[in-house]
Amino acid sequence: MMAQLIDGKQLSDQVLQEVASEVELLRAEHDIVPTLAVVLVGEDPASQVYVRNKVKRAEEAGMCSIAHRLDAECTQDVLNKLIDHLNNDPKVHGILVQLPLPSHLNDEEVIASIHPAKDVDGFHPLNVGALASGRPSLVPCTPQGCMIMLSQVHPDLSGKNVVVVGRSNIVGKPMAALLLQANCTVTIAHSRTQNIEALCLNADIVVAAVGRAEFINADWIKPGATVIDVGINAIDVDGKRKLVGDVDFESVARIAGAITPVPGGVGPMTIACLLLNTTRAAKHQLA
Ligand SMILES: Nc1nc(=O)c2c([nH]1)NC[C@@H]1CN(c3ccc(C(=O)N[C@@H](CCC(=O)O)C(=O)O)cc3)C=[N+]21
Ligand SMILES: [Mg+2]
Repeated sequence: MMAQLIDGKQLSDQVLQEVASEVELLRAEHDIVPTLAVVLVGEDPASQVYVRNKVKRAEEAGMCSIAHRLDAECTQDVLNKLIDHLNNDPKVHGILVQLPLPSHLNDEEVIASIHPAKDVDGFHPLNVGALASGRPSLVPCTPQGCMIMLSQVHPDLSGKNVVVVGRSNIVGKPMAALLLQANCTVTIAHSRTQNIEALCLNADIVVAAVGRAEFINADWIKPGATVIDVGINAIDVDGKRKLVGDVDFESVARIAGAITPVPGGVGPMTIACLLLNTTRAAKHQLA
């Protein structure tokens, strides 16, 4: 028996269709086009792919996406001025600063300088606090996409034992907050966790967000469990670049009840949720 595949490409198409009809409404009734500003500092090739995909999907949904490219050596002051300008531009509804920034720039300071109402990543302290205290507003895109994927398999998540592997601010922590909000029993596991394998083996759902290629294998997974793979790792196979997740798909798909693939899983859902957030932000900014 092979696990059910949770198809992120197909599901993201569905989400984007809903986004497209919201966009059409905003255009017809309010004469606005939801607009996302993406700020890219430097030339990271993985980021370029992400930016290209975002622009393409935004166009498909009838939205506007504008990339602002700064060179890798730009000063904090130059970046602050750009964000200031975007914060005050009424035509811009969402701002995303691609992370991580070059090491001489301060990620935290930059995130805090984005207007919370335009913070479509949901990383601003105000939006983080809102989620943590159970009043989610703009919610981080990757965890939001994971929740949509989970709802396909588990219409009711109440009481499920979930292990989130990874404690980053962009995935692990907000993921745990959303699962708690959905009445799951949540464990966050990380590099210092003891008996991590046994913990996962007890879980109805495992969310893998550690950034280590094929880290989680079939020995960690309870038969029939749902596995969400957030990892996108480029590895070298016979001299060719290949994308793999944090989960050893090959072995885990034989044990799990449902699993997300890489590529074509969480990645496309992240982009769909980014455009969903941008459209929501535009709606909230209506005068
Ligand atoms: N402020 C900020 N917000 C982010 O959300 C953010 C970021 N910075 N920095 C970089 C990471 C990475 N990330 C991806 C999202 C989708 C795919 C994606 O769609 N991947 C495709 C494959 C892409 C390929 O072929 O290389 C897939 O998984 O099927 C990848 C990577 C968002 N990030
Ligand atoms: Mg970690």
